[in-house]
Amino acid sequence: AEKRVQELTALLNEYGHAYYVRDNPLVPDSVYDRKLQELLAIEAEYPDLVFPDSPTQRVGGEILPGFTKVVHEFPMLSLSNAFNEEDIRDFDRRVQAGAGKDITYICELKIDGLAVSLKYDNGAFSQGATRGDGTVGEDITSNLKTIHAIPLKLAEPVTIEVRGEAYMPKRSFMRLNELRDENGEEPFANPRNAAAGSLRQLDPKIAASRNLSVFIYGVGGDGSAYGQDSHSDSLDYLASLGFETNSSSKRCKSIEEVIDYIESWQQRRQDLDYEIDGIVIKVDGYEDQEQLGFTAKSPRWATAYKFPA
Ligand SMILES: COc1nc2nc(N)nc(N)c2nc1C
Repeated sequence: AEKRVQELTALLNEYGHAYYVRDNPLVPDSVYDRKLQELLAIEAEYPDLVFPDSPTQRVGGEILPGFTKVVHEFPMLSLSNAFNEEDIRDFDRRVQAGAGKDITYICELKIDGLAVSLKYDNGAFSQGATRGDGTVGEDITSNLKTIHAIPLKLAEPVTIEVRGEAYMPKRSFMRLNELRDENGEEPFANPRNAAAGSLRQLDPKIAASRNLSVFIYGVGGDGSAYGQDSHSDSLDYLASLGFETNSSSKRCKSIEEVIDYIESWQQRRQDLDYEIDGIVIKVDGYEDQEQLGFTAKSPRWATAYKFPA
């Protein structure tokens, strides 16, 4: 039975990733469902054959009585904002004053979703939480387990905490609101509210039905603790562990390049399958980040340019 469990787990994880994360099904739904039912039956008969990365966890477990609190070991900070080109140039001047002239920036799309923190112990997903007030969030592990873009087991058995943005793709948002309209329910105002509303449900089967996804954008705490010396290297490392990172992130050698990147995405963002509300600009090198440090609530080495509403 254990051999069959491992075969089914490998197959279903591969099918699930292709279908839910790459939007590129390898087999018809009926094949996926039949194999999932077979695995569920074996797990019901042999409970000690339920492993941390079993695809049956994507279905959603028991309804929770409430959410427990999680104190973030590394506070989930907020970003300072920039609203126009002058603000961006001011940011660049402050960065150069604090860390010198040869700075490399990295620009990332700012996903309009819900910030989450994910903990892994020896490679197994162990806890997921909302940002909350930055210090204390809510444990939404059972809801996050239903998100196929969140690996249940990493490619390496590392103990790590990562940060990212959970979101609802635009197509899923449209479909969900059509469904709610048919059922005479209030539509969600935007994908961000829909994602937040889905992850605040006590019944994980609801989150499982909402086709949520996630982009991971950093390591909690000291990013250099895993051997990288820049944020862009960390993103490559996180992708190698099995996390979904955003392919549009770009290193920029000057603030001019940053401004070009922002202008290009101002136009192109409606072509994306998810909503973004701005661009995050970060100093890439960890030594430069170290030199710049933090204010009480935000890194001095990052800022968020917000698109005009
Ligand atoms: C370094 O801190 C951060 N980095 C971020 N990066 C991206 N891409 N998106 C965010 N929302 C974000 N938020 C914070 C607090």
